[in-house]
Amino acid sequence: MEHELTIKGRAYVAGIYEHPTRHAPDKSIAQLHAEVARGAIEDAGLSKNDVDGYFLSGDAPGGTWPMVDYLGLKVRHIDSTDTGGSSYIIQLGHAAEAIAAGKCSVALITLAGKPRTGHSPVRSPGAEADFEAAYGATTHNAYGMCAMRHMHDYGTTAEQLAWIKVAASHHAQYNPHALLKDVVTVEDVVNSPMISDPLHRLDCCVVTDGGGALIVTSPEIARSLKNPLVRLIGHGEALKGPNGGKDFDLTYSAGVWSGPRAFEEAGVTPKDIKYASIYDSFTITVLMQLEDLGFCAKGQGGRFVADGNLISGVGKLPFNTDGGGLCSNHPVNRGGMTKIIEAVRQLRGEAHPKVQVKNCDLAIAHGTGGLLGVRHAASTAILERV
Ligand SMILES: CC(=O)CC(=O)SCCNC(=O)CCNC(=O)[C@H](O)C(C)(C)COP(=O)(O)OP(=O)(O)OC[C@H]1O[C@@H](n2cnc3c(N)ncnc32)[C@H](O)[C@@H]1OP(=O)(O)O
Repeated sequence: MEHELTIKGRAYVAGIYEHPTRHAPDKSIAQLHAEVARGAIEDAGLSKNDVDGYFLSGDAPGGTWPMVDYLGLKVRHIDSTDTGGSSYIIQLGHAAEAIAAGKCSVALITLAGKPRTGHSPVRSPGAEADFEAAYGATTHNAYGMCAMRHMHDYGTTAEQLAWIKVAASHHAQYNPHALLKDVVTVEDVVNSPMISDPLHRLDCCVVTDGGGALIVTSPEIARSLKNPLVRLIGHGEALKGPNGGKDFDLTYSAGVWSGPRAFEEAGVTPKDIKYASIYDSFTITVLMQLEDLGFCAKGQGGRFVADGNLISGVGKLPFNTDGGGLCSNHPVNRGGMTKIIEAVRQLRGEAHPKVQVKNCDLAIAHGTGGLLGVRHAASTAILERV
């Protein structure tokens, strides 16, 4: 595929910041946005006045313009794309495109939410939301259906899914900010209360307050700053819908399209990837996306994730070394932000020493938003240490 307007190497992630809080009853969502913005700008070694592009998903009071005012930014480009869990991986690509097209040169991207102590519903946005609200969170049910179908079609087991939480918990024990720090076993997962058959409580992500932010900038500006150089070399986004009722195959996600596009643009394959940040709203989310991205064949995800294959230093594909959404942090249903942050930490060599991948020069950050298998958007980013 020819990419006339490639973003390959045209944007660098120069600043990252993850809010340490998981419980912020006394802060507003706007305040959390401001705190993570300050953190990422400082990490980059820039000042607020350098920011000329602002990217935000649907998680701020009043939307993007009021946040521009609240943060005191003077920007010439904004983007408010909201696709749930994949929003911030899509935003990373959009920031790179805007920088490549000269629409801005220093993009600030912020995420903040308070689903734990405030009002940020844990369910997908969409036309059905008002009808579902009366029953509480229904997101779990859609993911449960995907897991059930995967088990039916491919023989995937609850124990195999559990290995994904086990791996995340191994990593979370080293993260001082993780909500859950206890290492769990396969038995712990499969014996935890059933939430949406076949998903147990421990197959689910945590509910936390918090946020994160990125500074994305041009190669020239990134090279003038102090941080190790990390650049975006491939990006893909794709949508999957029920297609007028004709496509209800729940066993694959739009990652089957976003992944190959990103790999092709980057000129690398799944075998080259040293570290993977994979969106982990539920264990089944990880398993299906690993298949869709080509880390293993469709239907083989259960075997691939078993026996610690996702644990750093143990298996072949270290994933979510911060503990991910399954154990550490899942502020609002837009966890793609923390996926990018941990991938950049790995590429900079700044992950916790117990989970840092040796010679980590190529990483993937991938997410889906909406209802996995049903109606959702996927996005894939391939990042490289220069
Ligand atoms: C929509 C998109 O675009 C994509 C998405 O992001 S979809 C994902 C959106 N997010 C979610 O759906 C959130 C999923 N998680 C949950 O809803 C809840 O955590 C849950 C239903 C799994 C558990 O809630 P609960 O049963 O009310 O548990 P709660 O009363 O809070 O805690 C009870 C115990 O379980 C533990 N616990 C809670 N959630 C846990 C989890 N996810 N994993 C492990 N342990 C958990 C608590 O620490 C607590 O332990 P102790 O008794 O030792 O203190």
